[in-house]
Amino acid sequence: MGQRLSGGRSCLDVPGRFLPQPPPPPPPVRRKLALLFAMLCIWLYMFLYSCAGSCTAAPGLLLLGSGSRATHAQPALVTAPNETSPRMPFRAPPANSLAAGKDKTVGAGSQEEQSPEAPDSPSPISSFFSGAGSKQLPQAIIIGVKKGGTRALLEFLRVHPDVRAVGAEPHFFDRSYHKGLAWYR
Ligand SMILES: Nc1ncnc2c1ncn2[C@@H]1O[C@H](COP(=O)(O)OS(=O)(=O)O)[C@@H](OP(=O)(O)O)[C@H]1O
Repeated sequence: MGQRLSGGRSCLDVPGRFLPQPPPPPPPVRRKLALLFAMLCIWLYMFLYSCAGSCTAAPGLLLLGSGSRATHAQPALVTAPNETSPRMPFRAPPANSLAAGKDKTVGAGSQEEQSPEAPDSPSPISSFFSGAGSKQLPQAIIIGVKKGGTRALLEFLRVHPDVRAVGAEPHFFDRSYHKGLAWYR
């Protein structure tokens, strides 16, 4: 049967050299370059996407010169007791309570009264949200005992791109309450 098929030539039987040849497979180097380019595009897209989200949400972070992880540098600033930095001049206490501020706290400011007392120093939250119109009260507050794992909870929450957390524990309710909400913002 094979002989019959091969022996008889039909009108569709065209020699292989006249048929259009499929394009040769790309060499491995070109394939690798294409893969690299695709990965670069994906990486760039993800980077720009995450940067756009964090930068538009917290303009203050831009002033700090970094992205959403700028808060990690703040504990170093605040742990020095006599730090005279104009940004974070308050004393950093040992941790036992944390306040986590979320961005886009549009209605937060109207929920609590603002203290008539003028702030004697920039509050940690104000320093963190240094953008115009961003002096807002936090939407969430972490309260915990010493060694209760509050720092770990804060760091876990901070990973979320929509969460803006203070870098240091402000200790507003137990140590700086007398300074008023104007300091706290
Ligand atoms: N998920 C989980 N499970 C068990 N233990 C945990 C967890 N997260 C934090 N930790 C431990 O909590 C201790 C730190 O707590 P704090 O962040 O509250 O410390 S601090 O008071 O603010 O300094 C600290 O304990 P020590 O290492 O003994 O200091 C952490 O190891």
